[in-house]
Amino acid sequence: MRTWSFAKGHGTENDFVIIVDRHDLLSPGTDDVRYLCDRRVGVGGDGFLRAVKAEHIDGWDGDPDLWFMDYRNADGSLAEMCGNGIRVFARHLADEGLIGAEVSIATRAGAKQVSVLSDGRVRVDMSPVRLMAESRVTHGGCAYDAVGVDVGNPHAVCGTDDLEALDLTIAPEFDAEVYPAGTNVEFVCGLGDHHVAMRVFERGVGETRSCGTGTVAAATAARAWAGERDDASWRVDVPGGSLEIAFHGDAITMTGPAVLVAHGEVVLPD
Ligand SMILES: N[C@H](CCC[C@H](N)C(=O)O)C(=O)O
Repeated sequence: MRTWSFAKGHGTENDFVIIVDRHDLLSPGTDDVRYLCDRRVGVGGDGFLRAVKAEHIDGWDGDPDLWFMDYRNADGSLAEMCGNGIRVFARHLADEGLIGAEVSIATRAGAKQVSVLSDGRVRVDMSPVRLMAESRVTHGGCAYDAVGVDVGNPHAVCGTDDLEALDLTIAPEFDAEVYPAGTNVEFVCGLGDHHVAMRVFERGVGETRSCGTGTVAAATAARAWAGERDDASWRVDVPGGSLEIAFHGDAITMTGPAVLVAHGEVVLPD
């Protein structure tokens, strides 16, 4: 058996198991991640965040002394970036005295500038974000025109006027030619001036209460649908809360809560 120290946290109720593995000694496998994220036999979470020094990450060619966010979905699959996760990741490292309030965090989508704010929120520069090909998504007998948004990880954003009617226990179907590695699918409806609501079916997880990269994708799509290019701040409501997405020139920041709820020891089967 192996015993690992962990923390548990969430950002707008998108929750994570966090392990600090500074010297890359733990080597969690897919089965380990699935076990840790299992809400009955393990700790429980939508995803797994491992903090390891970037020098240990093959292919990282940036500053080797940065903390690297090794993110895995609950099914054990890798993802390039996690918006709610990086806020919780930074909050935990700051609480542990391992980083300061302004820090660059390495991810599979590059280094991200993160500010741990004194009011408990965390701000992340999520750039670069780019529009991808449009495609069709089908779900519940309906077909949607989806805007593709690359936030480091892929998103297909669909417009709808009835979020509550969606049964997201059923996976939406997307165009595998546009998304050969799968995609997160967001359903977005307008609520007012620079204000949208969103539900999401996440790649590697299923429906979650929130998706940080998804809120960036949703605001980016809503801005494109509105034909806007000016700087502006958008509010994106998700079932687990709200996030602020601000467009300022080429920079796109996401600001929102990061809550640590538990620390402990977890025993993993061999
Ligand atoms: N499921 C996503 C990764 C987690 C994204 C989400 N939890 C976030 O906060 O951005 C993917 O496979 O691309």
